[in-house]
Amino acid sequence: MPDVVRLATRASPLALWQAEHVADLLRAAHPGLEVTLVGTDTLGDRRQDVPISEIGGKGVFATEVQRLVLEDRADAAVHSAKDLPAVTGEGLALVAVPERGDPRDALVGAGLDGLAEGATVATGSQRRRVQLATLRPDLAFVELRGNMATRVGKVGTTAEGRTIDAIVVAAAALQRLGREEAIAELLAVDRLVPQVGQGALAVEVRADDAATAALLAPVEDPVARRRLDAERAFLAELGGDCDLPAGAHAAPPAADGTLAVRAVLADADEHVHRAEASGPDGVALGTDLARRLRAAVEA
Ligand SMILES: NCc1[nH]cc(CCC(=O)O)c1CC(=O)O
Repeated sequence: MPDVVRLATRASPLALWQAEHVADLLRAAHPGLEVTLVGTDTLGDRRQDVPISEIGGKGVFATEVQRLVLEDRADAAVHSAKDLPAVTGEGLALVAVPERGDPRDALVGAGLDGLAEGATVATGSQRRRVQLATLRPDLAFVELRGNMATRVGKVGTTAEGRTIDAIVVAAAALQRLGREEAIAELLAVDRLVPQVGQGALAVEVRADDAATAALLAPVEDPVARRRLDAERAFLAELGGDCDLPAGAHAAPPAADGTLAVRAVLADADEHVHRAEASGPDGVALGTDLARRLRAAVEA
């Protein structure tokens, strides 16, 4: 067994919290193990001025962290699961999904009932925008980028000539950063279907590194893994990454093991199509939901 594990992470405060969390889980599982962090400012972090879609999509957050592992400058990469493409890249293995955090989206600034007619909400996510528009067709939307602190700080400021009344971000991010008090409303997963993997972490190692994979085994939460696999099957079948106006969420399994998965996909006119399914095989459910929603969107 190795006596040191180097964890690769982005350098944002949220990413560092997540990497420290995995480091703590590893140290708890293996007393005496030395765990260090290797940080990188990814292109996605450096270019906060342009929409993510223009710099290569959500994958930009993950690629540079993965490279540290592939080049043996780190042993494992810690990611927000939702920043990963649906299919794990060549040379890497997704070996641990820790216990999941809150998958929900959160409004900061005002809750849905507190937003006046025609109020402005900032979000960089098409998934959030199209679903919020079905709940509140009167809202106006503006773009939102930047790390968590920057985003939360945009409430009350002006963008595109409008005052931002609220922003939408992942609840898990605010909770991890100790900013839970900023949450005005948590949006239930059936009203605003979360992004695939939201609130979950994912740890990758080199595909041939069985020793580090074995060290990470106790960090894995089988329930979180099962839910993530179902959601990722949806995204894999759609053939997209996090930029699609799509979301999928697998609820914690029922006592008999049945998994319930719900998903959304918007068409070119931003009409939101919804579907849900339940059964024993999460991957089959996710795949089936993607096929059904793609058929609905193309009809
Ligand atoms: N889009 C970037 C991103 N990637 C992961 C999180 C939050 C943490 C998580 O989902 O685990 C965020 C911020 C957000 O969506 O508001």
